[in-house]
Parts: sequence; C-alpha cells; structure tokens
Amino acid sequence: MTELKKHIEEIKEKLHQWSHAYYVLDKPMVDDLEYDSLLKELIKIETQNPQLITSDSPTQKVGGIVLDKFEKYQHKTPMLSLSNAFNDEDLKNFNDQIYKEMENNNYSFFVEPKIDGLSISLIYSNGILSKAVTRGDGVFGEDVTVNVKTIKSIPLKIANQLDYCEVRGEVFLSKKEFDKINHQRSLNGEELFANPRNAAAGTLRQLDSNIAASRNLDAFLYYYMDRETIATHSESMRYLDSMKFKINSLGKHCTNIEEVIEHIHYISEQRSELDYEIDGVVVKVDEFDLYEKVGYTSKFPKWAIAYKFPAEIKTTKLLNIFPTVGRTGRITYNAALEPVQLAGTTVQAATLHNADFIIDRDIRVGAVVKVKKAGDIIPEVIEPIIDKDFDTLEKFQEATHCPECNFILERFEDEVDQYCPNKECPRKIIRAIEHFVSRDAMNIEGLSIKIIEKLFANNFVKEIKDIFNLKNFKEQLIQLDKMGEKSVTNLLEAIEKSKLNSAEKLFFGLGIRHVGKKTAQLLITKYKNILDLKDIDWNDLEEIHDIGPTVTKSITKWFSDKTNIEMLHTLEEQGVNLKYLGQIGTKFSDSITNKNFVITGTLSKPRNHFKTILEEYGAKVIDSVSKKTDYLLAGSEAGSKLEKAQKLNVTIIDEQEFNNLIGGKNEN
Ligand SMILES: NC(=O)c1ccc[n+]([C@@H]2O[C@H](COP(=O)([O-])OP(=O)(O)OC[C@H]3O[C@@H](n4cnc5c(N)ncnc54)[C@H](O)[C@@H]3O)[C@@H](O)[C@H]2O)c1
Ligand SMILES: [Zn+2]
Repeated sequence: MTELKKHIEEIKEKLHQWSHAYYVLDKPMVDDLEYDSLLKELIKIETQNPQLITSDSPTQKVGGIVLDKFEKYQHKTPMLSLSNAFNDEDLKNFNDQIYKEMENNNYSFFVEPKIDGLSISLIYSNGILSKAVTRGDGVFGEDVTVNVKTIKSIPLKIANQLDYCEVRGEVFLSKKEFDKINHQRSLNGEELFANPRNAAAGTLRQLDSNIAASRNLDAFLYYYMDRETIATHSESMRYLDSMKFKINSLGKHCTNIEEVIEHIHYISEQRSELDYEIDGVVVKVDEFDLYEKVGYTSKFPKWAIAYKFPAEIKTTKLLNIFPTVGRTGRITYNAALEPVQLAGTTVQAATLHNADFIIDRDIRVGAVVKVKKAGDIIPEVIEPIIDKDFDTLEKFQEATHCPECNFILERFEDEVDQYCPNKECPRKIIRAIEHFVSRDAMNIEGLSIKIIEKLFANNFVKEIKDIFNLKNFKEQLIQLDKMGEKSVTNLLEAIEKSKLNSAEKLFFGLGIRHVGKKTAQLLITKYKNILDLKDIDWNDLEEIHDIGPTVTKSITKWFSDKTNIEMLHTLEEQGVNLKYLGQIGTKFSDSITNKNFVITGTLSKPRNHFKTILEEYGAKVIDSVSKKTDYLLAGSEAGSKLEKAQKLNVTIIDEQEFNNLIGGKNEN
C-alpha cells in the first residue's frame, strides 16, 4: 500500500469509528468540528486523487446505520444528507454552481433554520399516518412508527387523501426537555447525552414507546415529497401548514444570495432566544422543477446546502478547579463555572484536561475565562481574560495527591497526565467496574454507576470477582435503598448471562491499558483463551497489524502481576467463560464484523471464496435468509433467496458492492 493510501485508510477508519459512536450509539467520541475537519481533509485528498475513492468512503454515503432492533424500510426516494458551508464564500460558490447549471432559468431560494434533531419520513395513506421511518443509511431506514405516534405535534390524520403522501422533517427535543432529560440522567448516574440531536435519536430508537412518550419529542416538517402538484418549496410549506403540520416560522423566501446571507445573519441572531437548538441554516432552491436539472450526488442534493454556525464562545467566571480520577487512575482537571448559556444549554462545568493545559494557558481560579462548545460533548475552557484583577489571583498549582485516596500522584514517562498509583483507590475501582460491565465489555445491564457506588459503599462489591457472588446476597440486596425485588432479579440474571460471553468481551472489560475493543477481538480470536495470552511470544504478533510494542508491553505487565492471574482463575471457578466462542475473525470492519450474510446465485468465484473472506472479518455466513440477515450477496440467476430478501428488506449487494464493502481488498 502506498503511503497516501495508508493515510486515507487511517482517516476512513477514524471517521467510521466516530460515525458509529455518533449514529449508532448516539454517543459521539469527538465534537462535530473535529469530525467535520477530518472529513474535509479526506474530501480534499480524494478530490486530488479520485482514483482512490472507494464506495465505502464516508464522503460517498449518508452517515447513518440501520439497527437490527427495528424493521428495515426502504425509502421510496433516498433520504440524503446536506453538503456544508462554513462561511459566505462557500455560500457564494454554491450559488455560482447553480447559476452555471441554470442557463436562462430564473431561480430563488428558501432559507430556514437547520434543526438539531434527526430526520424522519412520514407516510400517510388515505389521510392516515401509516409509517414513520428514520433516515438510516439513506436507502434503508428504521420503522419507528410506534414512537413517532407519541409525538403530539405530528397529526395522525390529515386532509390529504392520496393513497401515498410523504412528508419529511426533523424530530427534535426542546432545550428545556433536553436539560430535563440530562438532569434526570445525571441523578440516575447515567451518561449524559452530548446534544439534543443525540438525545432525540436515542429516544426515537427506544424499543419501549413509553419512554418516547414520556420525553415530549417534537417535530418540524420541511419537505413535501409530491412535487407534481406544487411548484415551489415556499408553496409546499404553506400547504403543509394548512395540513396542520408544524412549520418553522423563521423560513423565508429570498430572491438572491445576498438576501440569503442577510437572512442567515438574522436567524443566527435569533438562535439563543429559540426554545429549540439549531446548528445552522439550510438554503434550498425554491423552484421544484429545477431540482432534477441541478441534480444530486450519492450523498446530497446539489440544490441545497447547510450553513453551519461556528463554535459558540462565551465568557464566564471560573469558580473552582478540581481534579477527578478515572478508571486507569488518570487525573482529569475540571472547571466549575458560573452558569452560562452556551450552544443552547446551561453550562456550569467544563474540562481543563490536565495540569499542563492549565499551566500553559495560565488559567486561574476566580478569573473570567472563555468557554467553547461546538454543538459538542463537554465544553472546554479556552483561556483566561487578562483583566485588571487577573494579577491578584493565585497561580494554579497542580495536585500532588489523589483527590479520592490521598496517594501521591505519579507521571508516566513521556505522558502529560498524572496518575493515582493506588490499586485500592475506591474511585478507580468503581470506574473499573463500570467499564467491566459496560456494553462492549461484559454487557451487564442494571449496574449503573450509582448502583455500583451503592454496592461498593455497602461492601457487596469491592472488586470484579465480587459481582459474581452477588447471587448469594439476594435478600440483602433487595433491602438496599431503592433496589427492589424486580431489579435485583433482573440484575442477577444479567450477571449469570454475562458469564457465557465469548472471551473477547471479558478481555476488553479487564481494562488493561491500551487494550481497546478491537485489540481484544484480534487477540482472543487468535489465541482462543485469555489465560494463553500469559505465555505467548509477542514477537509472533507482527502479523496482526495494529498491535505494537506499547500494547504488548502493557499486556505483559498486566499478566506479570500474580493477583491478576489469580483473579482470572477465580472468575473461571465462578463459571465465567475465558474462551473464544467463535465468529470473530482476524480483521475488523464496522460494516462486516458480526454481521450475518447469505450468499446466493452464480458469482465469479466459488461461494467458499467469499465465505472465507467474510469469516476473516468475523461475519457469519448462513444458509437461509431471515429478518436477522444483514446482507444478501447475490450473483446472477439468484432465485428464492433473493425474493425473500427483497420481501424482508434485507440489503442486497452484488459482487462489485461486496468488493467495495471490503474496501477493494478482493481485487486479486
Ligand atoms: N461528532 C461526531 O463524531 C460526528 C460523527 C458523524 C457525524 N457528525 C456530524 O453530523 C453531521 C453530519 O450529519 P448528517 O449527514 O445528518 O448531515 P447534517 O446534519 O449536516 O445535515 C443534514 C440533515 O440536516 C437535517 N435538517 C435539519 N433541518 C433541516 C431543514 N430545515 N431542511 C433540511 N434538512 C434539515 C436533516 O435531518 C438532514 O438529514 C455533521 O455535522 C457532523 O459533524 C458528527
Ligand atoms: Zn486514588
């Protein structure tokens, strides 16, 4: 592989991982700006090297994914994303492009807020709401009708009596609802939603529609898909309004790009006053008959663009700086702030990362500081304002002792972070257990951080192995404040079930430094038993790429600690499985690993060839098509399996698409 190709692969891998966290887990790993700028870099490289574009590139397809939890539904017209503009120049370029396509046609624009929610397609048959579907990957969406029916502002019946009437828009949560949900989640010790969009997505994709109903989702509609009977977007908005759909009142028809820019300024001035979050402004060509002329890419229409607001920055007073300790013992410094309205929510805490970050910027308690939030995860303190009082404030001193156990903090060579080295540090143990039971690790439902703290404080769980002894204390647990019989029974069942996990989940859950989910999968597939990793010759490992000396050193160190080996033996005695149970291959891809494939029809090579490749990626190849099938790889003369897959809305791919899916790695 050439250097450039490798670089592209690395970028794609990162973007795939971030998209997965964002769209599937509703839990972004980085803020939107970071995602967007890496995507921009990829676009730039691909534009200069079009021969390196693969169809699995994040530049080529709409970002979402379809979860198995819901019925798949194929959109009649794909639901696309929007290309982005970040400044006036981008908007003018957008206009120039359209102007070129238009020849002598007159055109105008419609400008409306970009609602920070997730798109929804509503299908009415003879006036009755019959289906509500998420965007998904743009081609297939998830049928979330039951949840959408709980949204009060979406009419279940409309006056339009067509047998097929499709309306699209955005499901969102008001700022107030969003704050309320996060407040409740923080009380429950659950992780907070990063922004209203993730919260809305997480709510709409709940299997329990009572949860959706309790959360007061709302919806603005902004596309009427029947473009035969109505001529312009502005007219369609009036029509939707007359059908009693909720239409955004800031939408405006603009005759030229200057007017567009002016209205964007107006909307951005209104932003903080709105009771819902917007992350930009959408500009659409108003005349429907020009849409086909201007055209589409596979990812977005060329007749519309999303102008994204820059990150919002505010100033507020820094009330306090306090360190906290995480699962690995790493110390993070946090800021307590005077509450300030920022990007739609009230912010009173922000991250300061590590001591060096604070010292480099000379951030001091009592100072007025700039705070940034880019529609993103945790707000960040940027720098202090040097005003007349600044000099009177005390300089920051880094912590010398762990805030939880008072041990003297340490630093690893070449690392900026400080660590608490105490193996018995209570906060480290609690966080380690939180990681151990998390979804990608042992996946034990019912052990929220609040419950773990409670079990820890009452001496039920002092280390990992204690989790598997909880069944001996059922009565005592039921008596514990607020636990109750049902939740204890469920918890104990979840614990028993987790013992049967394939070992890569346990291995990841152990929280060994530098051992992520992917590394855990690769190693366990190869070595089959966690205990065998103790004696391997790491020089053998070169063939598994991505596992370098840092990782192997860290694993060796972990196994050299006798107490860790003893713990593994105890877990085994308790019935926890330490072995690989199959399915995960030596390669990893978000779109293939753990997916179910069926192969049918005549292909250019025997079926086994494709099967072997898929199994290397840890996909399962099965014989018959069912609802659980993720992909049907269909060659020519495919018969009943193809029909069944079509009926069940299974994604059907041909050999070309298969090659794209594995990133062109099958070219030989
Ligand atoms: N932080 C991360 O890790 C991460 C990962 C992936 C994507 N993202 C973010 O997600 C965004 C990309 O997501 P996307 O593909 O959904 O595109 P997008 O959000 O940039 O724009 C398209 C969407 O805008 C919505 N929309 C809101 N108001 C609208 C209106 N009035 N008219 C038309 N559409 C309207 C629609 O749902 C549409 O699908 C980027 O901003 C990116 O930063 C972030
Ligand atoms: Zn400590």
